[in-house]
Amino acid sequence: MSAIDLHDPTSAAYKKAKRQYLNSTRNRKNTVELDWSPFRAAEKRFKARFPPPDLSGVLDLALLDDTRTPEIQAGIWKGSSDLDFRELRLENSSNIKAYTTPRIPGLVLLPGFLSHEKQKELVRWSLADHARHPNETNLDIHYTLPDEGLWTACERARRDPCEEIWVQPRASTSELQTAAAKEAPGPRQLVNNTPAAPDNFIELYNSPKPPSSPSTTVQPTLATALLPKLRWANIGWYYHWGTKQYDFTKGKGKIDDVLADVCRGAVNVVNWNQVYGQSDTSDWGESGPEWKTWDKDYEPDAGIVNFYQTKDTLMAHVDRSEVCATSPLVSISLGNAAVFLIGGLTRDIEPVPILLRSGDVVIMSGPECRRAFHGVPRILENTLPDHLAAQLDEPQWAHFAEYMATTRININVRQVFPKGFEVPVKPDTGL
Ligand SMILES: O=C(O)CCC(=O)C(=O)O
Ligand SMILES: [Fe+2]
Repeated sequence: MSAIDLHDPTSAAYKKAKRQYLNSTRNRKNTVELDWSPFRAAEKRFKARFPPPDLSGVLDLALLDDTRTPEIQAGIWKGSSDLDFRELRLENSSNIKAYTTPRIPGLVLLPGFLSHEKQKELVRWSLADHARHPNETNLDIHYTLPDEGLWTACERARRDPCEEIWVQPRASTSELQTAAAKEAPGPRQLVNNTPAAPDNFIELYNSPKPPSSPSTTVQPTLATALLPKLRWANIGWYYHWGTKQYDFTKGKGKIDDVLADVCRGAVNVVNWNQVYGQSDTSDWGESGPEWKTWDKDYEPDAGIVNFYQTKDTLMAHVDRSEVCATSPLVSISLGNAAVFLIGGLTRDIEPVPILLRSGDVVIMSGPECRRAFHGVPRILENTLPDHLAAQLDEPQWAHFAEYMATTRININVRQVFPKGFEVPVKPDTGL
């Protein structure tokens, strides 16, 4: 059944899905919905498989760009450009456009910021170069991944099925036989954490961050069966998922130069005075904003690569583990499109839905936006643009194209420390 059928109320697929939907919701009490916060209600709306969500209230800035018409027409999902947004004037760039939306001060949208070639480069980097040792992925918690990286192992198996390998669970055989499962691999868990700040840094640094226990129920698994379960790979400073804090004792992973350049390029293309104008900046705290030096102060040092399959979602959350709250977060979308929701400081604020397509960059800056609840309730199936699909003249791309057909990659890049902040060598002895 294709997604197209589900948009046609006369099709057999639509009628069948409707029957299933009515059966499954027959006993649901209407009062359940009354308890949902506006953010939760929006998540539910966009998550729904039936009826397919209405995207007419979703901001889709690609509609303003004629060069993206084929990309939009190839997929069945389309938002609207008839919503509240403002274009920023950019000084040094001819074909890049930047937009803000008045509802979320500090949010800057750069649709189509990345060229087709750059998108491919970052897809290759995410899968082949980055999602492997020494960078942590969700799968490392439970499996001993091959040294060459899961992607390379799968690529060999794809060329020659005899080369397929089994990936072994990390828990020892005796543990596997005796213990019960504590944790399943995969989606990110919601944990309430203390917002990081320069004055509680020592406390956070010293708080215990026990390693996650490997699952004792996972079985040896074929590398190619494990690949769709890849959910995230860490960038830069190591993030500890159990406490939702960075584990500075592990040192700092390297930030890829190409990625850092893309992020700096996105931050520097924006005229920040225009974003904030004469607005009140008292909420920024001591460290910002310093308009004149903003571009020099921005230095990405951490992040995450998110890998979403079409049924995956990311629940409403706030990224507040970074000591530096004023430095912007730069978010890059690749592959299938998604509905991104961004609201305010609580879930009670109605979020703005934005359609993010491959090559779009989002900058979350300033106290209101940087600490705003946001999430991804929907990956829009069958929206892989043609330039990321298989190319006759580029056989090396075929494996990437196959994986990307059902995938969205988001590279979410942050700055943990404000410029000039000294990371103490032995924080437990005091500063
Ligand atoms: O996938 C996205 O667009 C957002 C990801 C995100 O919010 C995060 O990684 O914290
Ligand atoms: Fe986030």
